[in-house]
Amino acid sequence: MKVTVVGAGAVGASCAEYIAIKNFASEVVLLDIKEGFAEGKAMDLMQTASLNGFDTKITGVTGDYSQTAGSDVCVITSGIPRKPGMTREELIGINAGIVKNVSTSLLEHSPNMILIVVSNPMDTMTYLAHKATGLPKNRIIGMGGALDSARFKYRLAEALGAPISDVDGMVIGGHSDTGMFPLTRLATRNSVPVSEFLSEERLNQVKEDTKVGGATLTKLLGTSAWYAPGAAVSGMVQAIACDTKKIFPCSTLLDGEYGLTDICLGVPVVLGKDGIEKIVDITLNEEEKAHLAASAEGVKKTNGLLEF
Ligand SMILES: NC(=O)C1=CN([C@@H]2O[C@H](COP(=O)(O)OP(=O)(O)OC[C@H]3O[C@@H](n4cnc5c(N)ncnc54)[C@H](O)[C@@H]3O)[C@@H](O)[C@H]2O)C=CC1
Ligand SMILES: O=C([O-])CC(=O)C(=O)O
Repeated sequence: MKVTVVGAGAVGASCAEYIAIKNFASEVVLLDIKEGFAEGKAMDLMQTASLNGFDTKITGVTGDYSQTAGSDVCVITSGIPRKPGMTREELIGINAGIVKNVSTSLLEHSPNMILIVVSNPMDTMTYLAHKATGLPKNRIIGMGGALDSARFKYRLAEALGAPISDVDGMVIGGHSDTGMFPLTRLATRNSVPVSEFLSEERLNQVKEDTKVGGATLTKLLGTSAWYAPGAAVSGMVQAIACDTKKIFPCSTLLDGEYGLTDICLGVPVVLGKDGIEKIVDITLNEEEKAHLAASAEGVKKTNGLLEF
């Protein structure tokens, strides 16, 4: 399994690190436009191999897509991150051009790739990658829901006073401060609905804290997060590499599922060797349907800013 990660910045390097530590890929290529940067990150990471016990070979290249040839999975993390006070949507002006060029360059050398889009605004960048590459919809996957769900579980565990491993929950909808929708109704602590333990008010607080998870970290760090984003991507790449058929909420091109078409939005999907092997169309209540529809409206508005 050969994996290419474009963008050797905070998120890209974290992706490469977690993929290597999990030891399921033979090769990871890091590519960046900043001269020598990816080479440096790759060398630093390779010098952790004997310490962390992995055999994955990590190489770094500056802009040379021929080195990415034959990749099974490619991840796009190139682009600018937001600063405190900004929304993800404000990044579209710079990131759209980068994602368009990077996705077509990757396709030229890896025609069979499964593409994971991370750059923000992620749902719109995933839609753009579809338009730019024409790849079948199972082979373009946006990463957002896996991260948002991890943050939801963190907040749930905090509220419950429980270990995170005892908690399950999922976030669907657009990967934005207002668009994402933590499914509190379906969240559980060891199979017991969390509403058995938490008041409606506390659950609403969990939901709100989850939605601003990225903004909270951006305010603390001065730039956006990277550890949990990198871990979320590595989990998705592992599900594809190892054909696990695990369910992750991912941004995917919808064609009637959830009553939506011509939009990439976060919904549960089964990930395996073919990428998105199934979109899981779960039954939502009226309130949840209304949230998802509003979230879709927001993403469509951002998609309207794209130039093809
Ligand atoms: N979908 C998600 O859940 C998340 C998305 N993000 C997004 O990921 C992106 C990257 O974030 P960070 O790694 O923190 O930023 P960063 O600034 O640390 O790294 C970005 C890297 O991309 C490189 N780059 C820029 N243009 C390029 C090009 N055309 N080709 C190759 N490399 C290029 C830069 O040189 C830089 O090294 C941002 O857009 C951020 O908003 C970040 C966290 C989570
Ligand atoms: O908050 C950001 O801008 C980066 C991101 O998407 C996240 O960490 O969820």
